[in-house]
This record gives sequence, structure tokens and C-alpha cells, in this order.
Amino acid sequence: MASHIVGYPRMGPKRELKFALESFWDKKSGAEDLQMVAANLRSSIWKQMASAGIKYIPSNTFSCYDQVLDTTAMLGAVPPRYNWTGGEIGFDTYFSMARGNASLPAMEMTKWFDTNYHFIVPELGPETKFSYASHKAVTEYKEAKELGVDTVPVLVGPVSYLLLSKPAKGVDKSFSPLSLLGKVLPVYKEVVAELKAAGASWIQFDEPTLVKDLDSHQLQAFTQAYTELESSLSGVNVLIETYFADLPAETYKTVTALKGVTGFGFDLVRGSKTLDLIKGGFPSGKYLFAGVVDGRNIWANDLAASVSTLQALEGIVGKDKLVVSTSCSLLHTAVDLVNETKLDDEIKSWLAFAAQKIVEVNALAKALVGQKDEAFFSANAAAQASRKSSPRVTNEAVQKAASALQGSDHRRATNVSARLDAQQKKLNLPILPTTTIGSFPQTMDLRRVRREYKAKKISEDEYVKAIKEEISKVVKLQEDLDIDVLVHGEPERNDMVEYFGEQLSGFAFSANGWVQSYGSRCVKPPIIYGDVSRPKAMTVFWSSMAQSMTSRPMKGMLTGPVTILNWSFVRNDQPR
Ligand SMILES: CN1c2c(nc(N)[nH]c2=O)NC[C@@H]1CNc1ccc(C(=O)N[C@@H](CCC(=O)N[C@@H](CCC(=O)N[C@@H](CCC(=O)O)C(=O)O)C(=O)O)C(=O)O)cc1
Ligand SMILES: N[C@@H](CCS)C(=O)O
Repeated sequence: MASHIVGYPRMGPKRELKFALESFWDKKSGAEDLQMVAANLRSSIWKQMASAGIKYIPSNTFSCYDQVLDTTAMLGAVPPRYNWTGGEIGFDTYFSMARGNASLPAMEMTKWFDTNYHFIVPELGPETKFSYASHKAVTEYKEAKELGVDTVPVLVGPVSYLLLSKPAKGVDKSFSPLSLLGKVLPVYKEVVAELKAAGASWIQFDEPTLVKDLDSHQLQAFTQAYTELESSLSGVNVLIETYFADLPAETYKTVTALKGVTGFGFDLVRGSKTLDLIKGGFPSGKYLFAGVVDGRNIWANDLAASVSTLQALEGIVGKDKLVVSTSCSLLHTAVDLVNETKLDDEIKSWLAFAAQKIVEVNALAKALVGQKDEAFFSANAAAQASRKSSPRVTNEAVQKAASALQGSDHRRATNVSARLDAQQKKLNLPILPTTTIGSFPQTMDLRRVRREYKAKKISEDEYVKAIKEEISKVVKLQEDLDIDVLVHGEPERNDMVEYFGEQLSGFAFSANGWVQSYGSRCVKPPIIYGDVSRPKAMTVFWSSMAQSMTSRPMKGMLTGPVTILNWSFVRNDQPR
């Protein structure tokens, strides 16, 4: 059975791309240095997948900033304010769109579905002209081929691209970017033709908007797009890849009837209902790319469970048409567990980062054709069992407290107006009081102090002293500005989620488990493996220190529980 990976993290196991980008932006190194780091990362990713035995290896999932911005460049859809005058889009124009430049702001950035990844939103209007202006997909396909790896070039699909776009400034809000479909398809045709000429035998179109609730007009755009591309796509296998959720039943019908398409990729981790749709009918002769390995979390796959899912699917689509895959791009998980030297062996045995997930995908594909790696499977079964029974996962006191919760515990005893009165009596605020959200800029000095404290190069007293100085500066500044409700500036926090995780039990932390959030910026999501409790007060020390410095009210900032859950690697042994 064949194996496939939807996409792979770009930052590198030690965030090599981040440092290369920031050094280039700071003019400390040149474009060639950045290109070289990027090429080395791509090469090692491709080789890693090839040596793991993956059949369908993606290319063009690497990016120096964002895959949607790469598509904007491919389509030459540069907003006029960046003064691009044609030709192949280079770093100058590309990074101006991503980050702005001395005289222009960046394009808007927004969340990529419900992940913590952010993409650059295309700005389109009736006047937008499209032309083939970045040959990256083809160049990267050829680059891999020269290294001896035949890859599946990945493109953001034309319909998702338009559905994720917004009307440019000055364009009527009612303008629908989808009306530009007929104008972007000719560029896609050129790209496809070049990829075919370069030797590509498969092309993957990522169409994740298919998991959204689409109206009939939007759904029809998919039919229209792939019908129009059909003749260009002849002679090449086409994979339509969807992820992050179930496909609505109507969408499933439309998608599986698309012209010119050879295979469909579905997220079977978040999309449990899609499995039922497949069982209800799958087009004969087409490939099913079954996303059974979770691309959004760090838990080792339950290989035995995946094998039984895959066996059921095999009965429906046929042995030669089933491909084992990841649920989505591995962009949303950490890179490689081998660099985690501080996590204990028990927790480590429960985990799989991107590099380990590749191995899992291949092990599953082999097992399905009778080449089961018994040692690998039994180690996996043992890890699954240890995670289920480990006393570190369950905390009786937490379970007892949780089951004792009653409906009334979810409601406050007082109403809003009573609380407002009490607040006013105590704080005596003006009608429109001023405050800020909480954090002041994290300076290089602050980060250095924290780094030195964590590395035990400075004492706790020295650390507290440094943070106290910062708080006192921030308090003074706000008093000078006559702010009504002050904040302490959160200088002690490395990240608004990681910081709280560090104070709670049931959390584990990686040293290098970075996940790209946007551009060169990454987050290191905490790993929630057990019942969560709070061994001691958190943030009170700093807030009361700050309050002691002023007679004005000092606000305390807590990252809310839902945000902590959404931005951590959460348990998969509990309902979402
Ligand atoms: C508000 N946002 C947040 C999101 N998610 C979060 N979890 N947190 C957020 O604040 N999502 C939406 C938005 C936008 N997202 C981001 C994401 C990332 C950044 C950002 O600036 N990230 C930094 C990393 C910040 C950090 O954790 N810094 C640490 C230091 C880490 C470090 O570099 N350490 C050194 C050495 C460590 C050692 O020796 O021990 C290293 O690793 O080399 C800190 O301050 O302590 C980034 O640079 O990517 C912003 C908004
Ligand atoms: N208290 C947090 C909120 C970020 S939205 C901060 O100020 O960084």
C-alpha cells in the first residue's frame, strides 16, 4: 500500500529558517545565504521522507513566509501599492507584501482555519490582473528531482484561494473574489503544463475550504473550476486534498464527482463523519488518501486502531486505491522528537512529532500489505497501554472535583449590575476608564535575563530584581500617561499560553517543539497529558508586587482556559 504526506514543517528541527529569515531581514546576511538554508531544509525533508519509504512526497509545501502568499505571487496578484512592475517576483516584493517596508504596511494576516497558523490574505478586486509570476512550484519540483526524489507538487487550489481572499481596499464590500475564477484558471493551466513538462505524475490541489459550510454557488465553483481544468489535467494524476474537519454530505457528493480528479484526501482524525460518507459510497477507480495520522497533535498514532480503519476502507476502495496519509499538513505539529532530551522516557514514548509521523504512515502502509514491523507495532501498543493506565494521567482529586460540579457552579451568585456597583464603589473609575491589554514589549534584555535565569546563570533574586525594575518602569509610564487601570506589563511571561502551562500540573514542555505561527514567528505549545491542577497561586506574586508600586488599581491578566486549550497540544483521550 502506498503512503503520502500532505505537507511538512518548514522551520527546521532547530528553527533554522527562522534565524536565516531574521538575519536576512536585519541585513546581516544576503539572499544567497537564505536560499541556501532553505534549499538545505527542503533537501533534508525530501530525503528523510524518501528514506522512510513514503511514496507520495510533497514539494512546494516549503515557504519562506506563507503558502497563500506564495500563491498570490504565483498568480501575480500583487496589490498595486507595492509597485511591482512585472517579471518573476523576488524577495523584495514578496517580503514587502508579507511584512511591509519602510513606506508601506504589510498585507493583512488572518488565522488559517482553526489553527494557530496565520496566512496573508489576498486582496483582490475587479481590476486585479493575474499573470504567472512565480515559478516556485516548478522550480522546487525540479530541485527535488535533481536530488533523486520524484515529488507531488502541492498548489493551494484555485477555489480555496479565492474563497480565502478579501475585496481590496476601495473595492465595494459586496465584491466576490470568486467572480475572478475565470481569470485565475489560465495561470493554473500554465503551472500545470509546466509541471507536466517537468515530469510530475501527480499534482495535489489543497482545497481546505471544502470542509466549510458552502452555499450552492460556492460549491458550483469547484465543479466549474475542475471542469475547466480537466483537459489541462489530462495525463497527470490529480489529488484534491481537504483537511481540518468533516466534509458536509452535499460537498462530499460534489467533490467525488469532480472531473479530471484521480484521488481525494480526507482528514479522518477530525472528520469522523466523512468516514461514514465514504462507507456510504466512493467513486470506483479513484484513489482515497486516508488521513489517519494526526497532523495537528503530538500523540503517537494508535496503530492498531488505524489498521482496522484502513482495512475497512480497503474493502470499499480496493487495496491498490487506498493510500495511507496524514490528516493535514504536518506544519501544525512539532518537528522532531529526537531533539527532546529533557522529556522523560515515559512521556516521550507516547509522542510522535512530524519526523516520527512519517515513519508511522509508512509502517501502516506496510502493515496493510503483510509487511508488519512487529517490533514497531508492539512498542506502539505498549506505549498506548502505558498512556491509558499511567497514574500520571489521572489525578483523583481533579476527577472528584470535576464530577462534584453542579449547574449552579457555572453561574455567578450576583448579577452584572450588582458587580458594577461594587466595582464602582471600590475603584471610583471615570465614565470611560482607560487601560491596556496587559503586555508591554518584550525587549531583548528581558529575553536575555529569562534565558540566563532558566540556564541557572543568574540567581532567582537577580531575576526577580530585573523583572521588578521593568514592572516599575511600566507602572511609572502608565501613571505619567494618566491611565486609569494599570497593568504590570507581563515581563515575566515567555508566552501567554506556555507561561500558564508552566505553572500547572498535567502539562509537559518540549525544548524544541516549535510550530510556525506566522512568518518567522513560532510558538511552543505546551503538551497537556494529564488531569490539570494548580499546585500553587499563579501570577499573584507579580500582580501584588505591581500593585504595591501604585495607588491606582492594578489589573491581573490571566490567559483564559479555552485559549490555553486551543493553543496547546491537547489530550486526544477525551472528547474535544
Ligand atoms: C497572540 N498570539 C499568540 C498566539 N499563540 C500563542 N501561543 N501565543 C501568542 O502570543 N497565537 C496568535 C498570536 C500571534 N502569534 C504569535 C506567535 C509567536 C510570537 C513570537 O514572537 N514568538 C517568538 C518566540 C517567543 C518565545 O517564546 N520566546 C521565549 C524565548 C524563546 C527562545 O528563543 N529561546 C532561545 C533560547 C532558549 C534557552 O536558551 O533556554 C532559543 O530557543 O534559541 C522567551 O521570551 O522566553 C518567536 O521568536 O518566534 C508572537 C505572536
Ligand atoms: N494579556 C495578553 C493578551 C494577548 S491577546 C497580552 O497582553 O499579551
